[in-house]
Amino acid sequence: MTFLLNSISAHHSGAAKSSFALRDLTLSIAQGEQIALIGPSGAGKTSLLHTLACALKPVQGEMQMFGNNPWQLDSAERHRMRARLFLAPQTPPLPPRQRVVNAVLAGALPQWSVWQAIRSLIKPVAADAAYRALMPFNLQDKLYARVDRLSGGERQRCGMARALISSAEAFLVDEPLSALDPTLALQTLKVLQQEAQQRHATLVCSLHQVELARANFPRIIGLRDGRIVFDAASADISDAMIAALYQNSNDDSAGSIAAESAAIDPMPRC
Ligand SMILES: Nc1ncnc2c1ncn2[C@@H]1O[C@H](COP(=O)(O)OP(=O)(O)OP(=O)(O)O)[C@@H](O)[C@H]1O
Repeated sequence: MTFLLNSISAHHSGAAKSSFALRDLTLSIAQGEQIALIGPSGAGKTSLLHTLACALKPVQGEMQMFGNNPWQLDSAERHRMRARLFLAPQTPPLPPRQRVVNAVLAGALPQWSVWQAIRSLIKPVAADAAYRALMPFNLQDKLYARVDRLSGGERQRCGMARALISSAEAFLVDEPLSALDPTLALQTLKVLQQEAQQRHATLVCSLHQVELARANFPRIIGLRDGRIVFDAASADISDAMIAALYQNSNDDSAGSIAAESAAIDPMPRC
């Protein structure tokens, strides 16, 4: 089992104590599972990914990751646990003047000694590995390009190449396809999914492309207002469930708009 959450509630440090980003959330995720998180903006998808990445500490509930409660470990042990996880934030934290090669190699930092990391900044120690990680995303020609010369979509795929170079046992990926066209989005998702499958890593991925999630993930968790609305096999999720998930309480038509836009989603089902 990768993750076990039991009645977890969490709020962000800047938020009011009564304003929970996650409320009473219970779920278990087996090693190697591939799960899509969907739900409207502000539903708590990022907060859940950050909780799983030990970046957001729950204020209530129990959690176990790889058999341990990360918040009962000392900070060195928790650091080692974090090295088993790869969190890809919505906007990849790529320093603008950095070369792509160094940005990608940063994915391997948790495995490296401090000396190796410093040496790599002067002359990349594993440029060939960075090249190989960029290849599935067709970005190998950008190996020595500066990050701020990449397009938004290229930057996003460069962030995904980091995942490939890491030795993570779980990929926690926040809207990795938001800057990609439909064809590239599907290709990028496939690369991530194949990599996760090959190394039997867990993949939890938040997505706004609902039809892409339904077509490509065996299990979907629908979040809204910090709660799980459904957690089901994608085959068991109906259009009505999707419409209800995205229903805007200020506008009764919003649910049908969500259902209609799902129906005309140009993304091909696999
Ligand atoms: N750093 C923060 N400080 C305070 N509140 C926050 C912070 N980050 C998120 N929140 C709040 O937590 C709730 C959940 O936000 P979260 O980012 O997890 O949602 P999301 O489903 O990922 O949204 P989106 O699809 O728009 O990215 C929201 O009400 C949001 O305003």
